[in-house]
Amino acid sequence: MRLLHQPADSLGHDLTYDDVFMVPAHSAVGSRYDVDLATPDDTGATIPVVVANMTAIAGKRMAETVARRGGLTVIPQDIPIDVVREVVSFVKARHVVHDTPIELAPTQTVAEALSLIPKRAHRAAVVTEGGSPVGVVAEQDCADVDRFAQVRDVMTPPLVTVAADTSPREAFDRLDATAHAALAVAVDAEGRLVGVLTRIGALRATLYRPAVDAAGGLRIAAAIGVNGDVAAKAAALVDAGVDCLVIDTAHGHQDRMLDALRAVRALDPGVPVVAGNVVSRDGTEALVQAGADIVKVGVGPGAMCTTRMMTGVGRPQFSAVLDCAEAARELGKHVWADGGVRHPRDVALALAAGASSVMIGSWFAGTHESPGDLLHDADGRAFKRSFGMASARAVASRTAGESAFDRARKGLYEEGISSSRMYLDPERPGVEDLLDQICSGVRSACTYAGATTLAELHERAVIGVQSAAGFHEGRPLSSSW
Ligand SMILES: NC(=O)C1=CN([C@@H]2O[C@H](COP(=O)(O)OP(=O)(O)OC[C@H]3O[C@@H](n4cnc5c(N)ncnc54)[C@H](OP(=O)(O)O)[C@@H]3O)[C@@H](O)[C@H]2O)C=CC1
Ligand SMILES: Nc1nc2c(ncn2[C@@H]2O[C@H](COP(=O)(O)O)[C@@H](O)[C@H]2O)c(=O)[nH]1
Ligand SMILES: [K+]
Repeated sequence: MRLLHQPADSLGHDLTYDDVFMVPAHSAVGSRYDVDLATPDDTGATIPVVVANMTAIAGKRMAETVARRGGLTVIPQDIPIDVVREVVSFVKARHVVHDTPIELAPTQTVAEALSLIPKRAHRAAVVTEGGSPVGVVAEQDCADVDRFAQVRDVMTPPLVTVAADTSPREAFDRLDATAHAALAVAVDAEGRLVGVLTRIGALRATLYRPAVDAAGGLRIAAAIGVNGDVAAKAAALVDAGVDCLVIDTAHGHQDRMLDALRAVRALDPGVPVVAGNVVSRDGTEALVQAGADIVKVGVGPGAMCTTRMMTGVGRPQFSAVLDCAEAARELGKHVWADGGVRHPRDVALALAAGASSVMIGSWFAGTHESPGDLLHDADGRAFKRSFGMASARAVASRTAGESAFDRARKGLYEEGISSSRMYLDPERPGVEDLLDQICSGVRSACTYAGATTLAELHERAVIGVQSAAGFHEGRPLSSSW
């Protein structure tokens, strides 16, 4: 990466995503589909997106959906190991093409259907009998119906049924040719339900490559903190089948982290080890020397994060990523840019700065796939509740097993928001809609830079510094001046 007018260290101040822009360069890349978005960091991800280890965001549904499109989800450190074990087996048992539907028995009620359907962006459930699909219930089928009616009375027969190995292109064409068919129901040779595919799901299956392990199961990561028996927790996670370990604490450049990292490295875990968070070259080098394959970069940019307001500590994220990525690269390692991402452009700029992947939390909270229940405000707008991992709410739950005195002591150090409303974008209510937007933006950014890979994007990117007016100029206008 090169700065347009000056060397990076002559700027005199640090920059964040809004401060910078990328200059288009001569390109020999004929199509945005010629760009390969696979990360170079050995995590097996085929798109540079990682879902942050936040309880309000990263659960099993998020993990399967994002891995099916090539990204990675990090299960938070606060989840008990037996639950993580279940989540990992669930995700690894998912179909890599077909989505996991809500399954209902014919005698379940409309009320149950309506409470479960919002868990799916495709807004429908499949009714099965003895494992075989007998109907589909969409939300509109439940309008003006008694809440205690049974779903067999409101369901419609599946309009498109396909064999599980039908090509996504064929499923797309069959859906396209069938009026009112919202989804194709996929069945195995015995006619049992395997999964569902919407029109857009079939299209996506042709564009993305799932992130899969050697056995063909979807990949998943999990986090641990720096307290307690870190090596034992890491060993238990590896034994549970996680594909990547994340050691995560607010201040990663501290002895407790370095000890934790050395202990995990000594296990020879056989999966990439990520550690953070830091924002300096020194911090990056220390973590790499202690055994990190990937360093997580970002202090204070997170949407739920109050660290900078509480402490004055942090660093504008673009400069933090640029500096740490360079330090990691010199040692043959990588960084993830963690936090502060609100637009596809931020992802493109983090990758241009040298990150191998970008970690996103709050932006994904407002989707059907985040674990929280779908709520509506007084105007009927759908939202989910989110909270930071250092918020009073998260600290109270993390320390539930400790003495009242210790809990009270820890409760004083609040560095995150306990309750925030994250609204669903009516145009893009599912995390896959956001992934489409991000991947389209990054593919396009690569062709503007003349790059076919993320490594080339970093090599070729020319970055300029802009004024607030420059950033403002780039925003679209939703109504007239
Ligand atoms: N990226 C970011 O900007 C930030 C992210 N977070 C996220 O919040 C979650 C919880 O992290 P964390 O608060 O580290 O909790 P942890 O449960 O990981 O504990 C952190 C440990 O480090 C010690 N410590 C020393 N200095 C600090 C410090 N300045 N801040 C925090 N702990 C410190 C704490 O001891 P003692 O309590 O006795 O001081 C504690 O033992 C993580 O997911 C983390 O990523 C939190 C803040 C910033
Ligand atoms: N200081 C705090 N940082 C937090 C907290 N919870 C999460 N985080 C960090 O934010 C990113 C995600 O950023 P986002 O802008 O995409 O939401 C996450 O990975 C953590 O590093 C918190 O309570 N305090
Ligand atoms: K912030």
